[in-house]
Amino acid sequence: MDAITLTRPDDWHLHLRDDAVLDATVAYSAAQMGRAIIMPNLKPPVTTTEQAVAYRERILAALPEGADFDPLMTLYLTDTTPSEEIERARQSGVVKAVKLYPAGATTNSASGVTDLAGCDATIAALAESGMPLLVHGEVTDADVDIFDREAVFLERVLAPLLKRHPSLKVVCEHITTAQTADFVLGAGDNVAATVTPQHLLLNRNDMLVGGIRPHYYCLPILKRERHRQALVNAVTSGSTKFFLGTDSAPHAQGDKESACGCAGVFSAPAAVELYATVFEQAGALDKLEAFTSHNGADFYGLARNTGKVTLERRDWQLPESYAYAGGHRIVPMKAGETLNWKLVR
Ligand SMILES: NC(=O)N[C@@H](CC(=O)O)C(=O)O
Ligand SMILES: [Zn+2]
Ligand SMILES: [Zn+2]
Repeated sequence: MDAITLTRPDDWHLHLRDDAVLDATVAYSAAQMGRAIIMPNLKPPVTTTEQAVAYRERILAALPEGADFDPLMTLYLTDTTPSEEIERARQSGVVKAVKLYPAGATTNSASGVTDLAGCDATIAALAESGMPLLVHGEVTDADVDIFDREAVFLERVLAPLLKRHPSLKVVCEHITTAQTADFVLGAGDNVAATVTPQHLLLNRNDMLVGGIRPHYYCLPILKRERHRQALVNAVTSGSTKFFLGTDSAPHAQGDKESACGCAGVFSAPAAVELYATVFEQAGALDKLEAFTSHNGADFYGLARNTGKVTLERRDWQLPESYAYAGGHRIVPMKAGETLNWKLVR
């Protein structure tokens, strides 16, 4: 097969940031994706519908001429998000989901939730609204090892949450373990997951053997090979519960290549190509389109895109980095490496 035509994909988990980084990165996603769920972990976070509407306007203003890209907005849940905010969000037509960051779990999560049980009224309103809760599923307890934080979250937080709110729609974001893949497969139709290119292509050896590679450092952290294989099995299984969510998360090169480097992998420039590589390696290119372009829209209750994109079998090299304002640079996933598929419109 030398070309694959796909329904235009969507990215169900994307960080665009703001200001110069937004200006520098939004075009890469707009070139590949019809829509994207935009993460609200700005400084300060997007906690109200009003802020989400304003952020969406900034994204639209940063798009290149002629781009056809619909940013779907999210609210950042805090300990004090009132349940009325959920109804405002739904009525806006612009906010499509609410995001749970356990406080301290990841980049810009300091204002996140400290005790989910305290949010029960707001979560009940969310379940009622039909909008999904998007979950960064890691506990933050100091005594839980970083490699176990996702698995422990399932037991301590997610399973009890779904017991209290059995109809709540939940997307387990950027899943990294066999345990979470199994949990999602075994749960009701209201529970789904996004999977990133890095967690499908890389294991923790790729990050740590022969030198530390800060551009592979993200949260949840890369796991051992058996978990990577479980994720590949899940996305190629034909289950409709798994869909594309890059978690593309740009940080300035200097903030990654640092004594205390930031978490996040910038995969937007080659997102669909990276996923195509995964599915081809697994002998499952026939399952790619449902993952990139059908399952997410169906789960969110949105129409699938009508446009098409084509992947051509063609070697091309990713740049070492991309320049943006003020002499800063952003290093993409697989910088300088050759990919075998290229997305053309
Ligand atoms: N995934 C990451 O490692 N980083 C994300 C935050 C997140 O999605 O957890 C970021 O905003 O940089
Ligand atoms: Zn996260
Ligand atoms: Zn993310």
